[in-house]
Amino acid sequence: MTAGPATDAGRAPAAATDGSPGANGGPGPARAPFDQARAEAAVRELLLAVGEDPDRDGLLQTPARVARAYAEQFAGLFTDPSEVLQTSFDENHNEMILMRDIDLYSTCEHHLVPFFGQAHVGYIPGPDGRVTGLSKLARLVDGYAKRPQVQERLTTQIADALVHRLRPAGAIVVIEAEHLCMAMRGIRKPGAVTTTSAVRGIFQSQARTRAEAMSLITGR
Ligand SMILES: Nc1nc2c(ncn2[C@@H]2O[C@H](COP(=O)(O)OP(=O)(O)OP(=O)(O)O)[C@@H](O)[C@H]2O)c(=O)[nH]1
Ligand SMILES: [Zn+2]
Repeated sequence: MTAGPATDAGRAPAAATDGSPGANGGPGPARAPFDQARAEAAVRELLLAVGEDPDRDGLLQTPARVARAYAEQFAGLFTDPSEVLQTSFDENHNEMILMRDIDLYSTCEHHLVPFFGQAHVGYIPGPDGRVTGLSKLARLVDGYAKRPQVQERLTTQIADALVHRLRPAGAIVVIEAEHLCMAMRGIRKPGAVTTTSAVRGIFQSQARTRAEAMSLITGR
């Protein structure tokens, strides 16, 4: 097992009291755990605010359902997703490892509607040749996606977690996503795909290595 510093690449776990960065990067106090009753009351209030009748048959269970859904969608607020990378193996592998097309569902923090798409995550192990379990790359993406997010920060947090935990020679994260806040409302541009990337280490310093990763990601 390899254990990097207990950094959450942008956010401390809920119970942190050490003055480390708070929710999603900003400084802040330790936060309370998910409050189901409060979330239910808020959803009921929201239904009233939009002119609905929360006491009609079809909506009776809605506040409880939405609260449970939010607990799931925002479960990553109460964990340090980078901890999954503590599972690592001494494979003495020094070539690129890239996982492509990891399905991604997250929640836009501006409108609280989904954005979704694919994440591509790669790294080149450091001199110690340690690699992590393949599923852990997908778990890492999931953990950070389960927070109110913007795509840029999600991308950065995944890359920084790889750097902190694995000490790789390089890391690359590319996310392609569609934002429902741009499709179902507002500017209404369904199908518009936003691509964000974060490159660290050798992927930043060597254009050829970065190009190789990008060609694997795009399949060209
Ligand atoms: N950079 C970035 N912007 C995002 C992301 N998700 C949503 N947004 C944008 O956040 C912006 C919020 O803009 P505001 O003007 O405050 O909100 P709004 O009036 O609802 O804006 P419109 O969506 O243009 O109607 C919008 O331009 C969204 O497209 C993201 O992941 N990254
Ligand atoms: Zn949005």
